[in-house]
Amino acid sequence: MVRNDPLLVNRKIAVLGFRAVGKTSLTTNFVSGTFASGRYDPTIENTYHKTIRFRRVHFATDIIDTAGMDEYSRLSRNASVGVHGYVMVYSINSLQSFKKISQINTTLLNMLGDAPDVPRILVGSMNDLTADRQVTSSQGQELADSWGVPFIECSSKNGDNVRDVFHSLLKEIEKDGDLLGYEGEVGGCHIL
Ligand SMILES: Nc1nc2c(ncn2[C@@H]2O[C@H](COP(=O)(O)OP(=O)(O)OP(=O)(O)O)[C@@H](O)[C@H]2O)c(=O)[nH]1
Repeated sequence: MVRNDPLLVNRKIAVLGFRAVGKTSLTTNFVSGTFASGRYDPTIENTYHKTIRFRRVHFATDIIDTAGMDEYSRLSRNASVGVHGYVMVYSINSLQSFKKISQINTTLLNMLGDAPDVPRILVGSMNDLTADRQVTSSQGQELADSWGVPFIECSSKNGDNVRDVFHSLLKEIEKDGDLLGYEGEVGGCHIL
């Protein structure tokens, strides 16, 4: 008999980056499709939930939206224990945030005991602000290549590539397993 029950898998993702790079906006746009224009409340830490379906596999995902970091910050226990993958965010209109994400990546890898294979994605946020751009796409791509991770530019304001950020990270998380191998490509995924 062929079973058609969905396979439920829990995954935990943390969103890291310097202050005000759009971590909360990216997370809430993905989870609820909203964008609070002009509002900026520094985050302490929040957890969001979203189920993402790749055919028969349902990923019940916890997304930890962390406080803005610099190279001296420590990750909270919740943002470091049991995390399957990290969204590493800078904003394309802030060279400072781009430099900080490199340092935050080093801090993260040191904290995890030099685990260069921890699943990550590098994200250049706010790509609707092209007139204020301070970091080129090539610079972002080069940094991601040096880490060996995917790179995406997105905008939480207009929704560009927001889903792709989380789908690509899930794909990274699963790339050495066989969950998605027989379930198909990221293109076949649905948000519940
Ligand atoms: N134009 C534009 N503005 C954005 C975008 N994403 C976020 N913002 C704005 O940038 C500011 C900071 O966004 P947040 O999402 O609060 O940034 P954060 O990284 O969570 O901030 P911290 O919690 O302090 O680290 C807010 O005023 C947002 O409205 C975007 O894609 N485009």
